[in-house]
Amino acid sequence: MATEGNNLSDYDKSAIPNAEKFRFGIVVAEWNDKITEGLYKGAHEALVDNGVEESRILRWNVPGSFELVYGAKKMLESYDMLDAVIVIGSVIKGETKHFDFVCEGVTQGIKDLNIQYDTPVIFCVLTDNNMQQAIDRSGGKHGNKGTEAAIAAIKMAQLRQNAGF
Ligand SMILES: Nc1c(NC[C@H](O)[C@H](O)[C@H](O)CO)[nH]c(=O)[nH]c1=O
Ligand SMILES: CC(=O)[C@@H](O)COP(=O)(O)O
Repeated sequence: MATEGNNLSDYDKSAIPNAEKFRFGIVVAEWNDKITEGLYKGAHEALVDNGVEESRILRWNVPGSFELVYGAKKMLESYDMLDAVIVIGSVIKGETKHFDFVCEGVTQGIKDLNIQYDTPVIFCVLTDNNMQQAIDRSGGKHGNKGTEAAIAAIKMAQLRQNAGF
């Protein structure tokens, strides 16, 4: 099922665990910052809407999406009380194959962190063919993937707690 026809910002608040007890980290890539700031806004607003206080949200910036892996790794090593980490990036296809390598690197790296660490790392990295697609998914006509990522982070934090971390 594609994003087309679905709104990334839609969620049923009654079906979301209360998140006030959780602590979240968010690592934000500075590349395409118009997009990544929109994604961060969506994620931050969704966390607060579900009971998370500002003081329980930690934000770090990294230069680009490829650095999200290292940034999330160092955040997990530095703060062992985080219940979930969200990584936010926007990769937009250019003239060369660099897009493919950045996307593959960050995808595999975040997957690896989810295996290596006990804290879930949520993948909020847009991989778009053009800027319009990125705009549409960071608060535009398709909603905000940052909102979707925040809801996933809350649900995974609750799953981790239920599993007895
Ligand atoms: N082209 C995009 C990049 N490229 C930069 C890399 O992410 C990385 O910072 C660089 O290769 C140095 O290691 N990053 C994005 O996030 N989005 C892009 O569209
Ligand atoms: C994802 C990228 O690194 C890409 O935007 C860089 O553009 P180009 O492939 O034209 O160098």
